[in-house]
Amino acid sequence: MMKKLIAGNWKMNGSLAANDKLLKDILAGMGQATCEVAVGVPAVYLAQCQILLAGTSIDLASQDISAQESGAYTGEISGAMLKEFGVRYAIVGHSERRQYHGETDEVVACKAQRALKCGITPIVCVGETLAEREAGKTDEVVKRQLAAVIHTNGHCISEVVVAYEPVWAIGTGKTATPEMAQQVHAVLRAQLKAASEHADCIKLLYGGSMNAANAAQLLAQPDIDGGLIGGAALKAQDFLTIIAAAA
Ligand SMILES: O=C(CO)COP(=O)(O)O
Repeated sequence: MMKKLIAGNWKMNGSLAANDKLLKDILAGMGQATCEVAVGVPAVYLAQCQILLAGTSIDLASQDISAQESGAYTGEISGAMLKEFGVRYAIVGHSERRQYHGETDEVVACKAQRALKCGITPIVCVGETLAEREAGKTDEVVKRQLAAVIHTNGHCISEVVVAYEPVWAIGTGKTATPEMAQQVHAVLRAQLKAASEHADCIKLLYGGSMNAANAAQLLAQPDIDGGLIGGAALKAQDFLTIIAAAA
């Protein structure tokens, strides 16, 4: 059976002192985790976290990656640069980037492609807004978002991780029920199956108010292969409880 992946997304949180404490507390409490674990840290802290995580079983993730290779793109960070800091995963297409930075499905697909070219596994986020869910458009929206990534990446699609993050569940305390999440994950799995014979090996994460109390039920669903965790990833004990639930 494929190992689950529990990935924290710290978003724009942390400080040198807070990161140091958080990672040391997680490492001290983790023991031999039987799932894969990663933390997505702000870019300025990659160097710090690379040192703290060296030789441990926690992988480093970036929260974004440039779609460009190099050059005159002020403020952007390339895949090659991320690689130098030991980044294994890059979160791409998070709804906050789509919403606040105007990232389109095509841009997200190009970022995923750039990550793969650099040997970084993209964690591609998809998810519907509340209005889209209420309009009965959930499947249509997530399929459109994923289709762009499949179209651009061809057979390499088997190397991505997909995260279903309903926008209305992010940071709101409103989690999708395990059944609701599973339903969308099954739709995504079917779409991936049509594109790749390796679809059963593609990790599908759930994200959106996953926490210590609800993780076990969500992670028990057949098509939920892990979690992308925001708020609860900032508290060592909560994150450790989620990691234990994924064992
Ligand atoms: O956006 C998320 C992870 O990428 C989820 O955030 P919360 O866990 O804080 O809802």
